[in-house]
Amino acid sequence: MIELDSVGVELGETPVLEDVSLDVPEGAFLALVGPNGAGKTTLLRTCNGIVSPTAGRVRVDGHDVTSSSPRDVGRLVATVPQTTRVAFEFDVADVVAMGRTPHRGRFETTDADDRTAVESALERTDTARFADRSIDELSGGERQRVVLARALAQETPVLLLDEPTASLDINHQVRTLALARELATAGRTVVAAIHDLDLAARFCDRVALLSDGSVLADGPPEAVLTAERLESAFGVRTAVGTNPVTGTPAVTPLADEPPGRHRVHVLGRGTDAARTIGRLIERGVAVTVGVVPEGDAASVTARAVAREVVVAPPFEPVADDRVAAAATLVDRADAVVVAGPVGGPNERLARESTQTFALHGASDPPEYANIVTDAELLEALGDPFSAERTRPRADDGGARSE
Ligand SMILES: Nc1ncnc2c1ncn2[C@@H]1O[C@H](COP(=O)(O)OP(=O)(O)OP(=O)(O)O)[C@@H](O)[C@H]1O
Repeated sequence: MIELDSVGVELGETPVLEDVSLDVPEGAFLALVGPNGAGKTTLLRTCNGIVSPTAGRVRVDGHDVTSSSPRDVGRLVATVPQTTRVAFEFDVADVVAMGRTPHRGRFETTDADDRTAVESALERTDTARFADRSIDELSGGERQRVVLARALAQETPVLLLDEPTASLDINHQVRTLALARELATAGRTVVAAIHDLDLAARFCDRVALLSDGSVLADGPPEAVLTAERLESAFGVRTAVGTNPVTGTPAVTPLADEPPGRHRVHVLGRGTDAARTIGRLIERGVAVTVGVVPEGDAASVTARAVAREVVVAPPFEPVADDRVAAAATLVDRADAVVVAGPVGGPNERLARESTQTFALHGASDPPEYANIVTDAELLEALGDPFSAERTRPRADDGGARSE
């Protein structure tokens, strides 16, 4: 297990980690996520004793790594660094065998345990077929797997991985993280710095979000990877949904909203409306939505990507305040697009709007809507920077440049 207690690190007088406390027990697979420069690599280097903390304490299986010998740390912690260049031309099998060094006395030769550990590590990382080749001849991704094999051969209770999937193809990304997960399940402690948030959420049982050298959040992936936290750490808006296959969080970073952007209000519900919202977002339109029933496909999509959404409980009359909130959004929009079934107050709002469109391909568009392609819609809305907008809008209080 790893215990970090109020750890602070300064590198060249620059504070890089500040008051970091983390407990990673046996059998846990923790992902370290966060923007470039957040301190993930430094945190891993603190766990393996390469970097000494200027404050606090780091213990691995109860040992203070800062005061332990490199050989003792080598029996406790194996690391796969971000850069996997090996200084000399070695055969792959020799590189992997280097992982056994902390287990051997200075003048001891390899024994059966060493050979078994090396063979197993080569197998598990799908590198056995390179065993006799020089490490220099391998591709970046192949070399990365060899360095993982070296760490596995080390047979330590703790495994630290710095961007273990960075240069791997999708097959080996999944295999590597599944292997790390398997090792954790078998009782090892695994910590990996990972940029791919979806993979982190899929394979790790815990995520620690680092920002500016501090832990912003630490917990199960679905609790940590929220749009608010991600925006605060990475400075980018994201849509956080659920991966339909794995059921784990799926994060989509969204482009910055340019000033003067078109704004469209979507009325309707169901998958038709959800798809329309997606199409408009793809076109760079700022979308508002509602009234949509809670739990409907359109409300789920809208919550993930729309600028504002008005929801109401399903199967009951829509309350007046909900209708009024949606009417305000319609007023602020350049146009209304209807998609999917539109009835009750939504139909009233759609009919009252001076510009009501349906996108080409929508099923059963109402007769009062102009059917247009995505491109025709944008053309109809006109130049967003022009004073001659197609439709006067109520003041939206936003930072629009008109
Ligand atoms: N030797 C050093 N001297 C001074 N500052 C350093 C040193 N090494 C790293 N830093 C700084 O410490 C901060 C954290 O770096 P670190 O490599 O830990 O970040 P990271 O989260 O792993 O980033 P990335 O995602 O880009 O790999 C950065 O601002 C970096 O510039």
